[in-house]
Amino acid sequence: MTLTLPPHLARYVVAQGSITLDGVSLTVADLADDTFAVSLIPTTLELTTLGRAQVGDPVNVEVDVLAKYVERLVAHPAQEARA
Ligand SMILES: Cc1nc2c(=O)[nH]c(=O)nc-2n(C[C@H](O)[C@H](O)[C@H](O)CO)c1C
Repeated sequence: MTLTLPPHLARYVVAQGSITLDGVSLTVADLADDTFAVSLIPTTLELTTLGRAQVGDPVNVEVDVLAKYVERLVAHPAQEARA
């Protein structure tokens, strides 16, 4: 399944990283400039709404929280703890 990658989320998505679509935890199988792909196994197709998704349907995308932790750590390097 190939989806459009929202530009504001692009920096959080990496090949073989984690992504959640409509609440389903998945692995990014392929990544291009403005698209990404996931491979859906039969169990996922059977047990989740992704098995009934049609071309053009909107999908809720949640990026890996680890990517956001890294972004925050880089933006705010170690500081002394304040009481
Ligand atoms: C990490 C992960 N990656 C994938 C994937 O890339 N493709 C896929 O079809 N299923 C994956 N799964 C398992 C799904 O999260 C799981 O099948 C559904 O949540 C249903 O339980 C998981 C857990």
